Amino acid sequence: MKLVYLVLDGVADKPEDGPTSLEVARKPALDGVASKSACGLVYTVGRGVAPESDAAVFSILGYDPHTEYTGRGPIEAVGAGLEIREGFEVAFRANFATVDPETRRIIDRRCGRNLSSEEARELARALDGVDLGVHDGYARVVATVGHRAVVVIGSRSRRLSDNVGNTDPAYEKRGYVSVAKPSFEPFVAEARPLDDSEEARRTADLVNAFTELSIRVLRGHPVNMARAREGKLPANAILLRDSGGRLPRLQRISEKYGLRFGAVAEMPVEIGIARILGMDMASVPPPSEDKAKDYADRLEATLKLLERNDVVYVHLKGPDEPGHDGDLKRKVEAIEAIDKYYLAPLLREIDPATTALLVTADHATPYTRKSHTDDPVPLALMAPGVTPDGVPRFTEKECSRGSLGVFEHGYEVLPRLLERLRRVYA
Ligand SMILES: O=C(O)[C@H](O)COP(=O)(O)O
Repeated sequence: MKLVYLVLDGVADKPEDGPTSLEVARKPALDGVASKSACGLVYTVGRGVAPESDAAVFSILGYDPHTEYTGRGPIEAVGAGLEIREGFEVAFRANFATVDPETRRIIDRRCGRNLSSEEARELARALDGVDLGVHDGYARVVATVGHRAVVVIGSRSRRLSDNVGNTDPAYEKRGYVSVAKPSFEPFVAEARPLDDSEEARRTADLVNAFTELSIRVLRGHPVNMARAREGKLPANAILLRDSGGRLPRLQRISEKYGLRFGAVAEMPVEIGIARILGMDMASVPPPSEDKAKDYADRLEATLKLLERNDVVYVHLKGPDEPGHDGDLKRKVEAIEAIDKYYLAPLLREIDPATTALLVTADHATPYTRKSHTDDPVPLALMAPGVTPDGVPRFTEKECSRGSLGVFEHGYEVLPRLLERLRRVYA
């Protein structure tokens, strides 16, 4: 048996808000798959949780993030090739952002979404290795894709704790599974210790020292001077979220299912997940403006991985960003590009008699809400021996009528469907 597990990042919307991107998009390949599939809906982490991609992806791969998880920070760190010194370092997911340096009001959490990875790398260099002036502390700063970065807060001699709150007000740290807030006060938050320990207090001090220092250093940086001349927002602050002090100790995915797993990963968080789960990973360059080339690369990587693996997990970032930006037109275009340049050619290449296809999302990013929500996402399984439900289109509403019903948790999906496929292929 072979399976391509295609995940469209944030593709789902909120049907009660009006037409969804999946309803508006012209996507013959995706709709064709739905019409030949058993369909359903999934709450990827659970009802009431508007998850970030990290916890959601672990969940839809079969790992309950509420049982063994250590937060997004360490995942992003491993995705960026960083190791954490357990007990003395805490990793965070970071955003270069635009703030008013006096009031700390956040003008844009992603500095206009036009910070290039090269610009971000230069800015990160100005802060990487910086001494924080208290608790023998320092920061390591590594830029990843666009405005995204990893910050590791460390102390040379004192123990730290990852039980500290975010400085990014858009997300709330709830244990290690962070949730997107539906609305928030747009000010850089002060990091707070989340327990009474000396370690947590010390770590919060270091995080707050880093916030101060980064605003001071980035303010007059030549990259920001050049951006100002081009009429762009400065990247003059770094927002931190999702602290974690070690990697989660998880069973490798091949052992969990007795199958070989490959992954096509574009972004550091998915690269990190693929590494932690021991997947055979093809890391492709981050998304660019050239969708035809991007998806041809991803297709080639998928087909190569399929030759030597049983399951290939393919995570495509496309629809998520326009969802965050509240841009229906671009979200629709992102779906249409995946349909045309990735899915249609994939369907021409794979043999439906031997290769199944499972399509879903890691979470909803409704363009009407500009953030992740807890809405369930559609799911379609096309495989020999699986009777199609006759669902005409891959949309939230149509898939809700499917025979797979509603999965209350993403981590139920793979065990159940792989078992079903095993019976078919036995
Ligand atoms: O694009 C990303 O990295 C995340 O999915 C969303 O994070 P953001 O809210 O910081 O953009």
